[in-house]
Amino acid sequence: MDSKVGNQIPCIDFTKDPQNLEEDSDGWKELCNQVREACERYGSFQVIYNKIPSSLCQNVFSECKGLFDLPDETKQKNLNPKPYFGYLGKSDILPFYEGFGVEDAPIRNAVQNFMDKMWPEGNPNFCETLHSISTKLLDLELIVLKMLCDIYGLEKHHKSLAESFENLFRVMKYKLPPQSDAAVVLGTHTDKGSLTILSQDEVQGLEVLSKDCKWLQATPLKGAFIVFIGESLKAWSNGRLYAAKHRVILSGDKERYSFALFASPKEGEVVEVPKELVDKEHPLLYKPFNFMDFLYEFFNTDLRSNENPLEAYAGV
Ligand SMILES: O=C(O)CCC(=O)C(=O)O
Ligand SMILES: [Fe+2]
Repeated sequence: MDSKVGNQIPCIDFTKDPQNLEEDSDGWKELCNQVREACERYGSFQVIYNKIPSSLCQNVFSECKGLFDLPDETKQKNLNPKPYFGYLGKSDILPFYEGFGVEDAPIRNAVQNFMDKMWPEGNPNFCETLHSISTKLLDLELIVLKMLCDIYGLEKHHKSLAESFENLFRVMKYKLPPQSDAAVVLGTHTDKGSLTILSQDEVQGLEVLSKDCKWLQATPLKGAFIVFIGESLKAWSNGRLYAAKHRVILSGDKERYSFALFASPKEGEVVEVPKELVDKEHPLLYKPFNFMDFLYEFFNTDLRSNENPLEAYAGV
């Protein structure tokens, strides 16, 4: 079944029947099939999911807006040597983008430390909201990961795979470029980590490139989150999963906000294809590689301009 409609990325409804999220129910198997098709063909999908209330997402957007108004020297306290993990703003490469990163945000202390740097006088509402959304996004991430493991008969890998990830919360703001009908405010890229779970406000702009090179829309839907497969999970799946290129274009008169939980292999973790996913029909496509080394190589060398950085870096 193809759940893609027109020029939209596929949309999968996790809320039709609460039993569908019970593993081994018929509904679970049907959802697994839909997730498989979406992730193998499009590398992304929208998921309707009601265990994260829209009111919480609204609170995240309103609590986070204050971050962007902080003085520059405060924002700089969120710098991080790991590329794209910390504050990024006023960059020549991304002039209309600003974003903050909170590593390990599902752990309360990590959010507290971030808050102490941004608001030394305290901001308990922010702390509570950010911790709450991060744990709930993590729950959704783990459901999707469980489905992907089940699909390939790798149920027993779910726990260790999940434990090999770290979870980075990011909140992003896209400013309107001056005098422009439509401008790319975040350039075409693939996510380099494992799984991304993203929430966008009501401003349209996220586009996903299909395998036949058409730009599909990810139109904001109430109660929906966007899932992206990253390059590292593509490698883990021995190329079965697809890491889709995507970008953000702004065309109206409103700035845009989004936030996401980015799961990626922890520092020191090696991405390796499980032996169950290699056979005569599926020869090994990727050598084991250290994720952080790949990330630094990507951002610090001309690997960045390679059309297929994963293949160039780790291809057999
Ligand atoms: O803001 C968005 O909608 C997309 C963000 C994104 O693709 C990223 O940060 O990797
Ligand atoms: Fe992305």
